[in-house]
Amino acid sequence: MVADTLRGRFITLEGGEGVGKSTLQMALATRLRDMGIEVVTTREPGGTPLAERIRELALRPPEDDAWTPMAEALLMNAARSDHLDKLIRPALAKGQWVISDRFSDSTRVYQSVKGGVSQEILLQIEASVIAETRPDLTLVLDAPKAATDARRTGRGAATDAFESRPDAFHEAVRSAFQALAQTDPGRCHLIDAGETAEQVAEAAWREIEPLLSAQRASAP
Ligand SMILES: Nc1ncnc2c1ncn2[C@@H]1O[C@H](COP(=O)(O)OP(=O)(O)O)[C@@H](O)[C@H]1O
Ligand SMILES: Cc1cn([C@H]2C[C@H](O)[C@@H](COP(=O)(O)OP(=O)(O)O)O2)c(=O)[nH]c1=O
Repeated sequence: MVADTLRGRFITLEGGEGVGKSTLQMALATRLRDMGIEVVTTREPGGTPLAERIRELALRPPEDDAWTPMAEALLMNAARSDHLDKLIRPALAKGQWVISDRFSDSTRVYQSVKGGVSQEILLQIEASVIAETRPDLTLVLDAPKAATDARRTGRGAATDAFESRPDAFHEAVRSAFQALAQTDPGRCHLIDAGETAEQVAEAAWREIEPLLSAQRASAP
């Protein structure tokens, strides 16, 4: 295991579709880089060439077919295993900071909201795949669906099999993320994503600052 003094920090951004994760990721990476910190930005599912291929398979099944819930949970975790081994762990070991747009909490939330696989099984798979590589900090972006709807429309991105689901699904996802943040308050912090992008970035930065001082304090 890499000594903590040498290890970079691992931050994950979570929340529903269009809530502002990628926007926040860019803002945080810029601010950290301005301080001279090396930052790797990545996303899930994806982040490595093979995991990006799994992303395509998982998010865009043929219109007349769908993954079983278990197959979907395993696909997300197969992609994550590759991502951890080839990108996240090597970067952290080099002292780089990693900011990932989604990580294992998305599987806990989406694959359990969609049903078909118990939370217990999901947690067992998660433990095997991520092992000791748990995020130092998870920012859960939270906003009412009406706000993110307007953003999704504004973005004009192609919808995928997940985004085209009904409102009740998105509300269930939001509630599940809120519950998750409550159960792990040491790692997860809920951020009001209904504010302006600048305000969201400021609120996120306040959660990141303790990680900076921890790094300074542990530097030789
Ligand atoms: N705080 C914000 N206020 C208003 N619009 C935002 C905010 N954050 C992001 N956006 C816009 O909303 C859209 C979705 O944001 P994005 O960062 O891509 O979300 P996600 O990565 O969570 O899907 C983009 O058009 C982005 O410019
Ligand atoms: C990482 C991950 C994502 N997903 C889903 C959530 C999203 O609907 C979809 C694509 O993620 P993403 O492209 O990050 O969505 P957005 O940018 O619109 O927020 O993948 C899972 O179901 N399980 C997972 O483990």
